[in-house]
Amino acid sequence: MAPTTKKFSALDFVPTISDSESDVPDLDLSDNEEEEVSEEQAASQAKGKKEKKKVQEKKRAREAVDDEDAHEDINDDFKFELDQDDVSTGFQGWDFHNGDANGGEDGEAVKKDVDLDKIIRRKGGLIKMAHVEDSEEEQEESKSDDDDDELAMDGFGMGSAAKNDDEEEEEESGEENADEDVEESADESADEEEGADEDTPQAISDFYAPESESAEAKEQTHTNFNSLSLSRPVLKGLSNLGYTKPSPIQSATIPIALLGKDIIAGAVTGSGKTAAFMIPIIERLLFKPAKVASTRVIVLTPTRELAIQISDVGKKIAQFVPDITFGLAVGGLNLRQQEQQLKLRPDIVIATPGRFIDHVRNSSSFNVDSVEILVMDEADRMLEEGFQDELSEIMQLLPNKRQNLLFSATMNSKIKQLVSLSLRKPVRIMINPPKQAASKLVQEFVRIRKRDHLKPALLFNLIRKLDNMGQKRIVVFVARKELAHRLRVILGLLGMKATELHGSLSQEQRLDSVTKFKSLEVPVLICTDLASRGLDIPKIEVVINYDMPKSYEIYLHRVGRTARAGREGRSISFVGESTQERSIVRDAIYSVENVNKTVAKGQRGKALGRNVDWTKVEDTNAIIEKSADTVEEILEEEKQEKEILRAEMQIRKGENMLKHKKEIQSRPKRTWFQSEKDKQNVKLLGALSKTKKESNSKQRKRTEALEEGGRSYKKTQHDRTTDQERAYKKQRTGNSRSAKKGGKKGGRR
Ligand SMILES: Nc1ncnc2c1ncn2[C@@H]1O[C@H](COP(=O)(O)OP(=O)(O)OP(=O)(O)O)[C@@H](O)[C@H]1O
Repeated sequence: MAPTTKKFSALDFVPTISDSESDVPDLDLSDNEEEEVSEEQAASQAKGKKEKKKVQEKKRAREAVDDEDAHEDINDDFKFELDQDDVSTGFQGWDFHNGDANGGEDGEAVKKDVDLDKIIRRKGGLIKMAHVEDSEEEQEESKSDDDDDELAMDGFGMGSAAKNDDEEEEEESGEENADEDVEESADESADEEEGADEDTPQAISDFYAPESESAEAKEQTHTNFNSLSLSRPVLKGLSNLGYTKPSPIQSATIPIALLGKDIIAGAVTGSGKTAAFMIPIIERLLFKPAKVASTRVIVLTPTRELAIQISDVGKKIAQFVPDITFGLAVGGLNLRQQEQQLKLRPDIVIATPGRFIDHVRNSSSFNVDSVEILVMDEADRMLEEGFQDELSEIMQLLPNKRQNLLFSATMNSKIKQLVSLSLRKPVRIMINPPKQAASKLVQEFVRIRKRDHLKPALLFNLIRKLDNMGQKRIVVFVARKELAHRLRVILGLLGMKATELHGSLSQEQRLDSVTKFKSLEVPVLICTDLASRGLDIPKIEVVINYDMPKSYEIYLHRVGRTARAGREGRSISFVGESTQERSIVRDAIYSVENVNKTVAKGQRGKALGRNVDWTKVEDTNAIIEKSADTVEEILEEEKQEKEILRAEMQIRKGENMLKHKKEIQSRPKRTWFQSEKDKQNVKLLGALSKTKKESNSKQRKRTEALEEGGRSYKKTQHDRTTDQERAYKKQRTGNSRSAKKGGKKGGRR
């Protein structure tokens, strides 16, 4: 029987304090048991009372256990201060209510998180925008780029023509970005060793499908989706989304993917890669319906936000296809709810690697034996960013016979990295020169020179100038999460609303930031590179690189958040004097010049040097400097409030542990692939394997499993058979129950 198609939205998975009891997944007690209890109650009053008490105890224990699990989803290590205090800010509150939507055990409200804006307001911020000369701002809309100078090929006289003088310059300014504590720096060293590590022609021809297939794919031009021979419901879904014409990457990849071939595809950001894999997947599921509910497609993606986004796009394309189901397996969202959902074996599961492994290992009824297609979105990032261990584990868990689709904006992974994915002669489809920004992007650069201390003031003045009314979405990229937080406070004190997005926020906080930003409730989003890839927030007008990224590739990902899908957009980068930063400017200018040679006038991008009135920036800086103490006070108050919340949480946790100790301890321990212990084991074993030959991956995992307390690292054939039997029985019980209730659903598709 097909699982019920339930339309989940991203927020369905966010653990909220108002989750009603009935929403709490049944952990220890099956529905059957509860029914039996009430029958016995009718038969014997005395026994009934006892059972009722037992049920209540179990329920209470279950709530406590859920609270434990909810806590697993919370980032406890969120620190803005670089001191030793282990202050949690990811704390979302413990769900100890007894049916009361917002109350604690005694009905009092459980405070979820510290309200930073409230503290800022208490200190006089977020009320009135700090005064800066307004005359120019008013003209800004009409005069657009008048402030800027067209940049010559050598940037700010940075000498792009003489690329070789880099080394000399490096000696002069090499210290400048040496010690930046950059969070989530994407492919930092991707290009460092190019050349030395280049794939040979022989390796390429051995690994990939013949070049003729790639060329043929790229020649495909489709003026509408009809010529791709798609089914009616899919066409209807696409037209509902407003997609009339396939983008080049869609034209090139959809026909090949429909043939069942493996693909490695690359195309610039915002070019429609998500639909390029979602369309053929949905077509395939539609035309080869499964007889029993089973998960047939896994989409792996590096971040939770991307997973949610992909799921939303997929659901929209499939909205007229009967019975296609989607599931999410991502970190940070409620584990139990995901487990319940995965039990139904959704056709398409979109997952982040760590949580995916966790579910396969620990959710007895989630099974991946029927997976036919594996998609890796942002594949190069996953291959480079420490996901290797997870990926090789996943490759072992998935059936060998499957179609593999790898997509990325900058697909520069080397064959030796790809080999582990057991691809079958993939067709390589690279659309557009990989190193160029969207054509309608205006890229502006501000040379900072020795004015680093003025950057917060410059940021404020720029945003005011670009968007006095708070009607444009502006994304600001910074190097460190602490800085994102501090800037939010500084802008808040100047009266400007901003929000943050980075790895230290809990999933709920991240979603909250994105939602507020999308709705323009808060028009400024300050983030780290966590958000530089893939996030498709419609209508981001401006991207500001407050700190330059470490490479041109990351720069492209960041500025790719604007000027998406043929729209216009602007990026403004604060450029320091380091060789690295200057070379990014050069690459950008060079690319604009090259692209402009090939595109029509109206489509051309620009690279401009932005003129700044530094006197006004100095004025704003004077205001910021005056409020320096207030910034510290706000951060301190926030820290203290967090400590109080944390202490309250510990007390509640302790009370519950005491009350329900037995039940909690009797639960089997979950295994987590990404636990620190795991990572240490992997490292340790890696080191061992260098000296000893014995450590193949199976032995490693066995050792890992032993250290985890004897729990198996991977399901054995016996486990799988038992799981299948259990799921089958459960399904039958479900079938007969729903049939009894007259709710039986018809056959699949
Ligand atoms: N055929 C199409 N017609 C019109 N709009 C489209 C089409 N395909 C995709 N889009 C829109 O283009 C935008 C970018 O698509 P998408 O996010 O899939 O790009 P991407 O290539 O995956 O970008 P990134 O590399 O940043 O992840 C989305 O808003 C999407 O709705």
